[in-house]
Amino acid sequence: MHHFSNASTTATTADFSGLWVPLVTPFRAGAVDHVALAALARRLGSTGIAGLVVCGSTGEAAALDDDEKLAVLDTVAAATPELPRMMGLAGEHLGHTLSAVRRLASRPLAALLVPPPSYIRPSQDGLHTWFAAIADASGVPIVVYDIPYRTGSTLALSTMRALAEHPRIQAVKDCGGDAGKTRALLADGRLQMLAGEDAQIFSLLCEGGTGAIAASAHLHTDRFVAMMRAIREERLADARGLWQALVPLIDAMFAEPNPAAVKALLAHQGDLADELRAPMTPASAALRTRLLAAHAAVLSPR
Ligand SMILES: O=C(O)C1=N[C@H](C(=O)O)C[C@H](O)C1
Repeated sequence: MHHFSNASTTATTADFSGLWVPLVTPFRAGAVDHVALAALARRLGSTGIAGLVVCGSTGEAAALDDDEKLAVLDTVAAATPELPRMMGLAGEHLGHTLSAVRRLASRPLAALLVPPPSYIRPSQDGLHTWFAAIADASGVPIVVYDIPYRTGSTLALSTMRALAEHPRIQAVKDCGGDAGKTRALLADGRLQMLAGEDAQIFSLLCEGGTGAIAASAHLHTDRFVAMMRAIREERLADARGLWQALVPLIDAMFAEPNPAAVKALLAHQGDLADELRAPMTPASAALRTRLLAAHAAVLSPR
């Protein structure tokens, strides 16, 4: 594994604390619905969130072509120019992925959200090379998207520690499923830890995590923001009350592949059409019933 001593790898440390919402990409009749996207970005932007993630897994980025991804980013930037944006950058071909980094250089971004390449399962050295090459090419910080159950690759703790030496690799969206690794990285302190599993937001923040990237926070966004603020201000009883009411909704949100549930609820409140791109499918009728009950229960708990 190489070490980063090169002058071209200097960078200032960004602050990723707070709630980031990974935007769904609305579709209508097969095309990106930019009107709904802009309205959704504006609504979320007024809730006290830290920023928006564009073209993450929730944004069905795998079903968008390169031009569509840039158009989605530009619509969000025009709708909420003051709000920080992180751009998802998934790929399997290093050359194409580096081209995408260069294409994005003209767009103001808070960070690139980068998972390991999917399907090919490289060695730890290979994973290190992947992130180092992207971080070297990028002008903005990198948030490592650690999600082995989607990518097929597990980033070892030693690899994460080596990546933390790169000045532009500054945070982790933690879906790693390894509490020991998470705690070791929290103790290490060089990488800001963001909860990437919505059900783990409360515990990660209490253990020293910085923030969260949470698809379920498309709904009841202000409650997520208030809960996270209460933890930060060490008002634990308040935080628990806000959190516990959200848990059944969060569980329902991931009962079928994301973002089906998010889109079903947003469609129910008129924000967008309930459309996903193949191979993703809309929520089942049974899940819709469960979602509506969980959504209503947050508003009027028993
Ligand atoms: O798009 C994201 O970023 C998120 N993706 C996760 C997933 O679908 O695996 C869920 C998380 O809430 C945000």
